[in-house]
Amino acid sequence: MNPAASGGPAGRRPLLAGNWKMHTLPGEAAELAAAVRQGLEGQALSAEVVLCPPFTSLAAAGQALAGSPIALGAQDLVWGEFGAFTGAISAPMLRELGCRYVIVGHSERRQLLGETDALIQRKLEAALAGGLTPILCVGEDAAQRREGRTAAVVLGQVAFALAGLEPGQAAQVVIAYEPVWAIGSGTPATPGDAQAVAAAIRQLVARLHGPAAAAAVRVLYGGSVKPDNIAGFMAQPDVDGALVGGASLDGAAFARLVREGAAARAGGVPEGGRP
Ligand SMILES: O=C[C@H](O)COP(=O)(O)O
Repeated sequence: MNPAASGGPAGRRPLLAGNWKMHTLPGEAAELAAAVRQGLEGQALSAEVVLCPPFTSLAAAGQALAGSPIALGAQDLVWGEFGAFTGAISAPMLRELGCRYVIVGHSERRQLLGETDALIQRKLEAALAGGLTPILCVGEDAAQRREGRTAAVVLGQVAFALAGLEPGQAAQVVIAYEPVWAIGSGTPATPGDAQAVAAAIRQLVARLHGPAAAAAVRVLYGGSVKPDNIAGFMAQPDVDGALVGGASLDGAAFARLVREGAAARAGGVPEGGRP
């Protein structure tokens, strides 16, 4: 890949993350991680690549990624370190397994498990305090979109989560705009719509935490991203990457998505040509 691609707009490094959701047993996770690794072997990765297996597969995936530039992320955490908190997993536990990232506030947890903005704010702050980079998920559902409330919903979620942070902390947060209606539906947002929301998020970060934080914060798009459509999103100036669900469960396809995405960001074709 073109080393010139290592910095996106304003020097932001693109980020392509795979959210495996509730998929893979440890053996399958090791195979999938190894397949992604193999698909990116020999490439100078201009984009940061993160794989987020379920908790029970983190160790196996981490072993398969050892020594590679591909990072490990978790799908959730709670605040605190150790203590009486049945079923919970904390930042130190994740760091010990090699995690550098953690997803916070995914819409499936908001909708299926009733996670609130207040809960998500606590998790976000716990991730930062615990040395993990949070990937904060926000997005409107189909009804909210129909009612013309996309900006209000998304910006409200971002504002709630970031309000209490210092500017330096806000700059570290990765924000994934994931319209709920686009997740797993095969119908992504258009790159233009993703850009409009990403730009509005960046403007909000500027209002809340100043221009330096806004220039640094990475905004991803998520929702039915595939190898064949990633380029359109990565070509948008305020979209710094993608959070990928279904297409991250095929190692070769996800590696191709990473190559296509990074190349689109750099304005060229993937190193090694198109498959
Ligand atoms: O976290 C990932 C998103 O929920 C997107 O999932 P998807 O790529 O299967 O639509």
